[in-house]
Amino acid sequence: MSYDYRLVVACPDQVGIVAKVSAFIAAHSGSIIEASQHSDLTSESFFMRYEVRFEQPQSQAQLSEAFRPIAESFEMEWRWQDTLQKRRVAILVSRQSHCLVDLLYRWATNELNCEIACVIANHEDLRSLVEWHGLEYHYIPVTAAERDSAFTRIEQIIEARAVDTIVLARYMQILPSWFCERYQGRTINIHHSFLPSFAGARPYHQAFERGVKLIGATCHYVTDELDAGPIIEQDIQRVTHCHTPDDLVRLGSDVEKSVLARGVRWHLQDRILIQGNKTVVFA
Ligand SMILES: Nc1nc2c(c(=O)[nH]1)N[C@@H](CN(C=O)c1ccc(C(=O)N[C@@H](CCC(=O)O)C(=O)O)cc1)CN2
Repeated sequence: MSYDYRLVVACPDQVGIVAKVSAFIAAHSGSIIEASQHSDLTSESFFMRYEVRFEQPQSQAQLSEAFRPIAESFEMEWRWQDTLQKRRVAILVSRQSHCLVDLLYRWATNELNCEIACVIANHEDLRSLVEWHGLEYHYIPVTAAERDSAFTRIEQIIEARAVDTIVLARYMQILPSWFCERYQGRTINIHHSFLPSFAGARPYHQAFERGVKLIGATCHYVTDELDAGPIIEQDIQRVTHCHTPDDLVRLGSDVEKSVLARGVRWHLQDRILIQGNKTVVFA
């Protein structure tokens, strides 16, 4: 039972949605304390995110059952989410530590309102850092020949720890298609380029060879197609002819950290709605 819920809605656009939803909330003694909505005129789709405080504690099941007739009448994809229920996050890493360290700091200082269920890595390099934070560290090496068995082990850990969100913090292994499908819309990656430029491995070296004047980072949901999933957040950093590849790596790491942190925070707050291979972000 909770007083505070988020309502997230996506449906075909039509007259009367806001009126019906707000009347439902008022009839259940709720106050809308944050309201976001978007009508996509091209696809004729409607997106909504309300934060609601009820005068009496509600159960998610009862609230959902009462709302279901309205949802069905508008062909909604929808969810009432208990605002106080923390998401359970697994972070996947390889050898690069900067994004992991940044996420752990933001978690430890309560900026990221979640539980970190565990860290899963394909190298042992970051074990001491993770265990210093009192967190579980699972070393699961991945080879091309045994990729499926390695990710089956990862899946077992994720299910055993009731993980609902997976964050790839510079995890340098390609996830098998069955894994992407199973955790679609719940697996977030930080790619160290301004996609769609320089997808794949070693983007900073690709950027150096191309002589770009801007580098960047992209936070996106993971799909089977490499670095092509729905983009959540991006940012850039100006560079010049004076910068070496190592300079680009250094300058880019600051952008990666901030872009990933915003993407993860918005996901944890149910601020992201996926529309095909794009997102609507109520930041
Ligand atoms: N199915 C997906 N898997 C991953 C995605 C994705 O979008 N879909 N994003 C990548 C992240 N990534 C760049 O951001 C990336 C990681 C790894 C590789 C790669 O070629 N890896 C090699 C092994 C490299 C090594 O062992 O050091 C491989 O997996 O064979 C390219 C891009 C995360 N995974």
